[in-house]
Amino acid sequence: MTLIRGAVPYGEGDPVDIVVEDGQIAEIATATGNVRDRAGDVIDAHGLIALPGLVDLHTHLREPGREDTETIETGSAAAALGGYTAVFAMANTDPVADNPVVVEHVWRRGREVGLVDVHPIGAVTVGLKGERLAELGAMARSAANVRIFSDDGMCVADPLIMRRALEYSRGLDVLIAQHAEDPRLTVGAQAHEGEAAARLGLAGWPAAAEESIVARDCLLAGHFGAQLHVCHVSTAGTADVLRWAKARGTQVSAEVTPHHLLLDDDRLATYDPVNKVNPPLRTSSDTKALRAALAEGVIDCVATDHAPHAPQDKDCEWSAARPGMLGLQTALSIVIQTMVRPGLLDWRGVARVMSERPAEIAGLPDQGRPIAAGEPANLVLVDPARTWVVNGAELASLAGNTPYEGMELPGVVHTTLLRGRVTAQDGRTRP
Ligand SMILES: NC(=O)N[C@@H](CC(=O)O)C(=O)O
Ligand SMILES: [Zn+2]
Ligand SMILES: [Zn+2]
Repeated sequence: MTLIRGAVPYGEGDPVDIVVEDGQIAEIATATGNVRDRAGDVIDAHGLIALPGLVDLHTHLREPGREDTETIETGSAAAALGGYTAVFAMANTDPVADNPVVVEHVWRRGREVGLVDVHPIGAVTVGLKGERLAELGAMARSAANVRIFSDDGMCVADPLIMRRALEYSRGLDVLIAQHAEDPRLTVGAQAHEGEAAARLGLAGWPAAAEESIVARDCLLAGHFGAQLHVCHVSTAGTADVLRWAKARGTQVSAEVTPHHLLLDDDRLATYDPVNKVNPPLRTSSDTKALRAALAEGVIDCVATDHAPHAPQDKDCEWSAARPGMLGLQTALSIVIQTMVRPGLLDWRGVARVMSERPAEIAGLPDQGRPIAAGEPANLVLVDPARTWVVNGAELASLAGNTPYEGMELPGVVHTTLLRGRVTAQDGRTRP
């Protein structure tokens, strides 16, 4: 048994005692102190907010193939320390997760590590090449029980392939997640096509390359009766397209990354490739529009797009650097900074966009559940009063490419529990 004493669920109302037994919430006692200490752990949670464990629909764990930058073990540690109890691992590994063997490896390794539920995402097309559909059914039926398919890193650009993928997904009851980037509009692109890139002489990645694919895919999903998920929405225009599509009943969901909520292309001036990411950092009016769209529900959730890279692939000249940023350990703090502090979301809203909606979108029955008796004890305890300073070298990831280096951020993850077991506490994992 574990007793969580004095936490405030969703930051609302009076502190409660949460009794955890056999992986579940056994009891919630409203008058704290009434539950007697029994055998087991007691977590002093006075001053802490309890939220359902966070769920990340978009993580790059780099195993197999780039275990020098992240492994399922180190990525799971970063996730648990960041308050996550489930993550979805993207398919752009080497070999690509486009078959049952690779997705089953990721699934099994995640279980062995045991810090967070690791759900592999399968590739939509063989080798992420965009030419032939991968064996979606075989991956869905494998032990890994793949629920989400994505060619992330690459766009499923061919409209006929995308149509077929959506049609199959409907039959298999799985979700296609699109990295929306028209490749013909982003040949050689290095940064958001706008004033900052023009001044610095960086080839532009226009907003239209994202928005045109999102509009197309919303139409395909609508016409063929399928469900679509849009990865890392980065522009105000994409939010407008989503608002329109949702208003006409399209089954579309969307995510925004913490970095697109906080950072903009003012950052390019240093030419520091830590700021290089795909889709690129946009303008400050985009970040404003994305925050509003997330608050409004037009964008459903926050996903990290945690993308570790080795120093030799990142600490080099801008054009040679790989795009991507770490995100798992900083996501909650960035959401507090960009959404909670300005009053755009309350803690209930944080639970919605970082846990409940992602769990619903992915169809996870045991994550993103209410904090109530009889529910699985997947929880995160957050200290809203404390701040911390980001130090890339101290993060659990093998890579250190955080764009938040040296920044003081609000909100500290105190404890993460996965099915009642403490996976992270006071900045350390508990395997
Ligand atoms: N986001 C990125 O900039 N990079 C991702 C790929 C992706 O999410 O498109 C990666 O795998 O490194
Ligand atoms: Zn992507
Ligand atoms: Zn990604």
